Amino acid sequence: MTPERWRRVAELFDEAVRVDPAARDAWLRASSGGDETLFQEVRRLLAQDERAERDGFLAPPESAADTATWVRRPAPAQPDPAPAAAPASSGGRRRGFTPYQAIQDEPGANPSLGSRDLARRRLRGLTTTCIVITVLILAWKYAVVRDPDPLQAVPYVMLIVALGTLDVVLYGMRPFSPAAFEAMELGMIGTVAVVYSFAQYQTMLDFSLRGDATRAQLVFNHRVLVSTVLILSYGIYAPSSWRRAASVVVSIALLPFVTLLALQVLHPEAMGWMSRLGRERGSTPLAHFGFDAMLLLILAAWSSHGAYTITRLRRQAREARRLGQYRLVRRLGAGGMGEVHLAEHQFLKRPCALKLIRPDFAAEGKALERFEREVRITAELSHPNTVEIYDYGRTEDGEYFYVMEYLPGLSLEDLVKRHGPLPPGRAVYLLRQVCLALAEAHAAGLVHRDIKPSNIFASRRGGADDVAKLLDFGLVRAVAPERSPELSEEGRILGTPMFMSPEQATGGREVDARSDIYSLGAVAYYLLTGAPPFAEGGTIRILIAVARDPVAPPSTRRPGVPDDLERIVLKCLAKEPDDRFPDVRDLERALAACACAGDWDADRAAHWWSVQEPEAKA
Ligand SMILES: Nc1ncnc2c1ncn2[C@@H]1O[C@H](COP(=O)(O)OP(=O)(O)OP(=O)(O)O)[C@@H](O)[C@H]1O
Repeated sequence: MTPERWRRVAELFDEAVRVDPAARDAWLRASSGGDETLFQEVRRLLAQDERAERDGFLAPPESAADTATWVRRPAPAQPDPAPAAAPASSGGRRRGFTPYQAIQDEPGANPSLGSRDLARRRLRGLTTTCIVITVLILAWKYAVVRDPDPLQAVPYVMLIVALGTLDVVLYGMRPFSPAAFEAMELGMIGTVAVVYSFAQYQTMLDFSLRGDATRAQLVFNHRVLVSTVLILSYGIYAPSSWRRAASVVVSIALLPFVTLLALQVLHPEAMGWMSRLGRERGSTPLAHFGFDAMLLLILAAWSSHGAYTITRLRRQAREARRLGQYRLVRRLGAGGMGEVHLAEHQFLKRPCALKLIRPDFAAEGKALERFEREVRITAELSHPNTVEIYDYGRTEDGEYFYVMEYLPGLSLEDLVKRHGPLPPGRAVYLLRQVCLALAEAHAAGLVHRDIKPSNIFASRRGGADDVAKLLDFGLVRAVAPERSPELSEEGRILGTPMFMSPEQATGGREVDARSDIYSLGAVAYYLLTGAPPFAEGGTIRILIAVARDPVAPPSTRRPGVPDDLERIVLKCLAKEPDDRFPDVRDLERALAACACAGDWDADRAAHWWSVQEPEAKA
């Protein structure tokens, strides 16, 4: 799509969200001026927008600076959370629109270390247990009790076939995402529950109609026992948070009673034996069956706690394990591609940061390619302001990892979030160092393409503080790549919209080193004002604004930004690459010439860290 056409689509989208949905199509068709493909394209985007909103895909509340790590949140009813550092005006925006968003599971909810195989094994365990129970029930019915009605076997046989098929699928080599495992697990439990309840309903009704209350009651007691086994098996085999485990096992516990209630309501004449039984024993049916229900609910609580404990212990065990020569000490954080751990080399004992690619990500060829490129290219660069790579490897479980220098300190995103916008002199001090790191990459013909505050660290290195370190070369490309590279084949947006250059946002032009200069200008803007130049709305809105809207001068967002620095930032943020600094070294020189450039130095940095962040400094 040409930039002009892209802009037209974006403009129409922008306007269409304001039009009454009932009249939207007619309005859109008229505004498309008879261009059917334009009309269809904008309709498609609107539908995605609405779907994303309905499904609850929102930007993370705490992260103004990093839209690459959007998460799925379960409560779309809440007001749209304004990013911590975003301007107050963001309150009225629509929910996040994420047509091309890299959506990841919420960190923590997603078992990420070596967990694919574990989840597979445990789900297989649960399936096999259900098959064994069902086969035993069948065998008992027809071999021991000699149940005469062969039709009653049908649901059980179908269940065995379905569970067996799932088992075969799980034995296969195909990789599944955590969401797929979750769906398979819930589907399996749901099917088992439906079949058992159906069988309970049929058999109890059959015996009740024949007036055989003793056997009807026996069927109920057996169902309670089967629920007991299922509840315990779930607790042992299904890796879960306690909330999810509780919702599943409580449902299993209540199912025999819900079925009983259904029988009572639908066939009161056949189920008269229940009240008779109560009367004979001097109690009510509720008292009679309530005790069983209470025991099952206690078991369900116990099993939920068990599921949670097993999952927690396994996670701790995994985190304490060794990866080759490295011992994982603690988790530092998680990004779009995987987790980063503080680790220690077995012999050198030096601390390092170990980045582990998420197992479900490793299943995607493109992601692995990105990971390998990140390692290779970063390792080739040797500037002191670029993070140093120590090692690269693959675990026995097939997980990829690389090891880099550990950076005590804070990312620029965290720095601004915790302490607010930086004084201009300090921003210049950090930005100049990033310019030098970028100069080396650009000279090697590489464009970083993902410059953002979370990818730059203010760190303590070699006894000095506020040493800027540039990380995450995962999106780096040689200058003058193919056009429109920003959307991957899987439809993910590559890069971070709030810090993307207009040419990256529209994908309409070749991206060169001046694209990084734009992103660095956006980082400067963020450091000085506490918010990126464009932060309102979802992804498409931001991309539209980046491509089209003029940038509000930083001093209008936060008074006190010096004129000379403001001019530099606005020049970096020019829509046309030709209007920006031609080279990152020119930018560095311009920053060095700012009046505030001498306001910050190593001594002031050391003092600041000792007072404000003594722990991070340590
Ligand atoms: N070398 C390092 N030293 C110390 N902490 C690090 C290091 N590298 C990353 N981290 C921390 O680990 C966390 C995850 O980093 P990662 O690079 O995966 O995330 P990201 O850059 O936010 O995400 P993405 O890769 O999607 O852009 C971040 O909070 C970051 O601060």
